[in-house]
Amino acid sequence: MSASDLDWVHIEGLQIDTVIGVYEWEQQQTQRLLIDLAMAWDIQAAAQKDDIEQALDYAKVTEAVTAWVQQKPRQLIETVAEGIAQLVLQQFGVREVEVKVSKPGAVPSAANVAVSISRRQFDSPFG
Ligand SMILES: Nc1nc2c(c(=O)[nH]1)N=C([C@H](O)[C@@H](O)CO)CN2
Repeated sequence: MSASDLDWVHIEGLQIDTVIGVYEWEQQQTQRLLIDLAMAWDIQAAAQKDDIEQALDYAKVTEAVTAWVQQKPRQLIETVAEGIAQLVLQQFGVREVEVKVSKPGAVPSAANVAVSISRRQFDSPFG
């Protein structure tokens, strides 16, 4: 299947409150992150059988991503984006994932700041 043939399952605007930031004061409180995910998944079997077991269950992905993000304090939204991508690829067998992590409160003069990444099975952050 080529990239243009892929189906996608989306989770958009997922709100997660967690300890995130490089400054000391940011390690003393939670801040809100917004997560957007697009996950490549062939939806035909699920659609034909109308069967959740064949589907990529976005509720289960949401639960796992939220638990991972809140597991411990982190400094960079880059770390959060990479961790979510690897979780989705490895735990759910997704072949390709796009992750955007927004930290809308971080820069008062900006509407939003974010990082976005695209990862596939067998991509590694360590090369
Ligand atoms: N590329 C990044 N730049 C910055 C980050 C980050 O996570 N990635 N974080 C900060 C601070 O934590 C900031 O959010 C505090 O307002 C600064 N730059």
